[in-house]
Amino acid sequence: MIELKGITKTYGRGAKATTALADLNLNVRKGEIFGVIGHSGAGKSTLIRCINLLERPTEGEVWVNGVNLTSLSKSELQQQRGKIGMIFQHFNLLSSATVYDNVAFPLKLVNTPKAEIDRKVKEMLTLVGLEQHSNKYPAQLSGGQKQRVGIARALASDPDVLLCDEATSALDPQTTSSILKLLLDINQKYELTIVLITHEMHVIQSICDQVAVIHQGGIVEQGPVTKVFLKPQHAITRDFMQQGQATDLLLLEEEGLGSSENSHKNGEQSQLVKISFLGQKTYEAILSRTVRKTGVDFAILQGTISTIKQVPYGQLIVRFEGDSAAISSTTRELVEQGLDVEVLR
Ligand SMILES: Nc1ncnc2c1ncn2[C@@H]1O[C@H](COP(=O)(O)OP(=O)(O)OP(=O)(O)O)[C@@H](O)[C@H]1O
Repeated sequence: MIELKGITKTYGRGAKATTALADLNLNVRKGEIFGVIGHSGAGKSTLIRCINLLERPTEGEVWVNGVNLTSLSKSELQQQRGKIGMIFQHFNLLSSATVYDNVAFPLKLVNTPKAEIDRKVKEMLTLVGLEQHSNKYPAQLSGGQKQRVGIARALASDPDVLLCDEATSALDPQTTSSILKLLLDINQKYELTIVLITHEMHVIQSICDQVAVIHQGGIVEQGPVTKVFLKPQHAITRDFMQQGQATDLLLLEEEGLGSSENSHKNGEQSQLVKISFLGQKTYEAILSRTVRKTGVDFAILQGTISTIKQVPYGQLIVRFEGDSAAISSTTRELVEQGLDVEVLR
């Protein structure tokens, strides 16, 4: 659906040149919500703006829906851009136009008949829940309502792709959730492909199917959110995973809680493990059934139960204590029952 092939983007020339993206490749499939996460300056905005050629890559090709955008003439590109909607962190609404006229704007640009504009604008305003506000001006709306206008405007021309440039970064947590829910509903209702960029892991966790982690202009890790979330491989990804978590392993170590030293009584061993549960298994008594059988004790040092795009998951950091053979059979049994077990120490 969207393919970025060997994209490099360099701003400026000579000594002042900055390479924002370096030989970057990315594949987004039709109908998925694809999130790109990265710290400030990593290249996220440049990446998303390359998808509709608001930024033209210095090298490489951008393919959307089987069309090589980088090879098109200006007018051909204009036509293809009509199929790519975009929403922005600061909404980018026309302040002197009403909600109705903001949504009608892209349709007027391509000379859509008046009756068709009226039908479409009303449909879009109903979709985003703003049908009662069509005569208001942006200054009379809350941030969340402004973003809803942005979404209605972006969808008015029936795009195949919606690009979201930090679309919830200026919103409070409650409004963020309602906008994310709206994006998920739209994705499911219209099978719309969505690419979003963010620096917040919870945005990825709430609605994305796939995630790519960008760092210094390159993708350092990507895959299904469940996989990347539960088993992050790269240090930058792990950094993001710790956003919002009260305790991490380093803290546990500092407090001596993860240490095995204090539990070597009577020749017993201890082992620190991270256990991940996904889906229905999150709610099953697998851990307690297993340790009852193997006779191993455990202490929970850290735990999370949450959802990744409506799929439940759990992750525990646990210290097992007992006979070393019994500990080994505990971890083996947990893996056999479909849990992911990573031995930390
Ligand atoms: N128009 C520009 N001219 C020169 N350098 C630029 C320009 N736009 C971006 N850059 C540089 O390119 C790099 C990537 O910037 P980009 O805005 O894509 O990152 P980002 O991940 O979106 O950051 P942020 O989250 O802070 O917006 C940075 O080093 C930035 O300074």
